[in-house]
Amino acid sequence: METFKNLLSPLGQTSSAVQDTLKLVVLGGTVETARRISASAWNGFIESFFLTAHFSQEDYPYDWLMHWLSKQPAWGRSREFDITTRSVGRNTITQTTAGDLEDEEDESLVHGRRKRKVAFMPSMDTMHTIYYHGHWLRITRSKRCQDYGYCSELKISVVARSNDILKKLVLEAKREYEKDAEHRVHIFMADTSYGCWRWNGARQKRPMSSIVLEPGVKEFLQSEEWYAERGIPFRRGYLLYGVPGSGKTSLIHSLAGELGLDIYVVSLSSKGMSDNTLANLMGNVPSRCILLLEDLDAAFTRSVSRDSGSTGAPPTPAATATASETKEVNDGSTLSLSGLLNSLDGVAAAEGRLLFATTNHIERLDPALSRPGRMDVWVNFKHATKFQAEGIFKCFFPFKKSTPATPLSQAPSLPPPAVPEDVSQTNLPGSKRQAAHAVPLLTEEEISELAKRFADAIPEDELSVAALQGYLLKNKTRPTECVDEVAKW
Ligand SMILES: Nc1ncnc2c1ncn2[C@@H]1O[C@H](COP(=O)(O)OP(=O)(O)OP(=O)(O)O)[C@@H](O)[C@H]1O
Repeated sequence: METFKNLLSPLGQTSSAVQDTLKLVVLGGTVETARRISASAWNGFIESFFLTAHFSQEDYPYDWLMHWLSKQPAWGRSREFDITTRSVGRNTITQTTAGDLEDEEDESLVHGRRKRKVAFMPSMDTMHTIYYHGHWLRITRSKRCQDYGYCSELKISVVARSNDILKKLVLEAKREYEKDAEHRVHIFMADTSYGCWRWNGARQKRPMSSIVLEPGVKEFLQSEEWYAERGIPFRRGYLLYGVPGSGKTSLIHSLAGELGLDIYVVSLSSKGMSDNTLANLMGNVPSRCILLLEDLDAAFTRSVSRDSGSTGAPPTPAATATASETKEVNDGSTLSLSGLLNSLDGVAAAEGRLLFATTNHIERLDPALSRPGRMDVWVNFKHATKFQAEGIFKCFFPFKKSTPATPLSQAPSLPPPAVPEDVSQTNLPGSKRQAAHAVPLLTEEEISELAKRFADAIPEDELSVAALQGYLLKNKTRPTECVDEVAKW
C-alpha cells in the first residue's frame, strides 16, 4: 500500500501545480475583466460629461484656435514641445508669440536671405490643459495621415453640460485672429500635384504709397468701382506686363492689403499643369480674393498645345521661335490655350474675384487673352525713371518733419524716433524697419534734396526699381554717402 502511495505522489504534486495555475488564470482574468469594465465605465462617465471638438488643419477654425492658443501663457509654458521654424497654419502669428525664441526682429533680411524664426510648438499627442472662463480645456494636437501627406488636428475637450463654452472659445479665437490678420495678406499657392491650394505664408500689408510708379500708371485702380460698396470691380482681368523688378507683384500685394483680400497664386509654368488641374483650382478659389496668374507667357513658351478651338495668335517671329522651343521642353504640362481661356472666363464670371496676370514678355501672349471680359486692362511697367528713383529714395530713408523756424543746417541729428508719424521707409519689407540701424535722421528737406541728387545720377529707363532698391538697401544707414557714391555704382 505504502509502495502504491509513493508511486502516485508525483501525480499528486502535478495536480496541485495545475490547480495553482488555474487559480492564477482565474484571478488574472478576473482582475483584467474588472480593469476593462472599470476603464470603459470611466470612459463612458468621462464621455457623458466631456464635450469634444475636433479642428482639422485644412479648415480655418484650426488656424483661429492655433492663433488663440499661441497667445495663452500656458501653451507657451508647455513642458513637452517641438522646436520649429516651419509655419503651422495660414497664420505666421502662431510662431511669434508666447514661447518664441527670437522676437526682436520681424521678417528681417540677413545678407539678402530671410531670417528664420524659431518657435516652441507644444508637441504632438501630448495633452495640454488650459483654464478658460471657469473650465479646464484639455487640448491635444495630433497628426492624421491623408492621401497627400500628414494633416494636423486639434482636439479640445471640456467638462460642460452644453457646448456654449466651445462656441464662445471658437468665436473669441476667430475675432482675435481676424484682428491680427487685418495687418496681413495671406498667400495661397496652387499645388499642381493635387489640384488644390496650399497656404504659403502671410505678409505684412504694404501701403500703396510705397509703390512708386510714374503718374498715371496707378490710375486704373482709382476708378470708383474699386472702392464701391463691395470694394471689387466687376468682371475685369488686369494684365501687368513689363520688365522684371518693376513692381508688378508688389502692386498686387499692396492692393490685396487695401481691399482686405487673400491672394491665390497660380504659376502657369508649374510642372504638371493641365486644363483639368487649372479648372479644379479655379473652381476652388473663394468668392472674395485676388487670383494671380504668374508668368502668363511661360505657359505659351513651353508646352501649351494650341488646339483648333483657339483663335490663334498672328505668327510673329517671336511666336514662331517660341513654338520651336516648345517642342524641346515637356515636363508633363498639358495646358492648352482653350483650357486657359475657359478657366479665365469662369473666373471672370464670378463676382467678387479680382483676376490679375503678370508677364515679362507681352509679345508672346495670344490676342485671345485680351478679349473684353478677360484681360481687358493692360498696364505697362518699365524700368525706373528719374521720378521713380526720387520717390523710392524718399520712401527708403527716415526723416523728421522740420519746423519752419529751424534752419536746416542746425537741425540736430537724433536717433530714429519710434513714433509712427514718421512716414518714411514705407518701402522696406517688415514692420520694424528702423529698429536696430543707426540711420542719421535728416529733415524732410534734406532727404528731398538728396533724393533729387540721387535721381539726377540715375540714368532714365535703364535700371529696374528693384536694382535701385538693392543699392539703397546696401547703404541703408548712409543716405548722404549713398548719393555721393551712386555715380561710381
Ligand atoms: N515701383 C516700385 N516701387 C517700389 N518698390 C518696387 C517697385 N518696383 C520694384 N520694387 C521693389 O523691387 C522688388 C521686386 O519687385 P516685384 O517683385 O514687385 O517686381 P515684379 O515686376 O513683379 O518682378 P517680376 O516680373 O520679376 O516678378 C520688391 O522688393 C519691391 O519692393
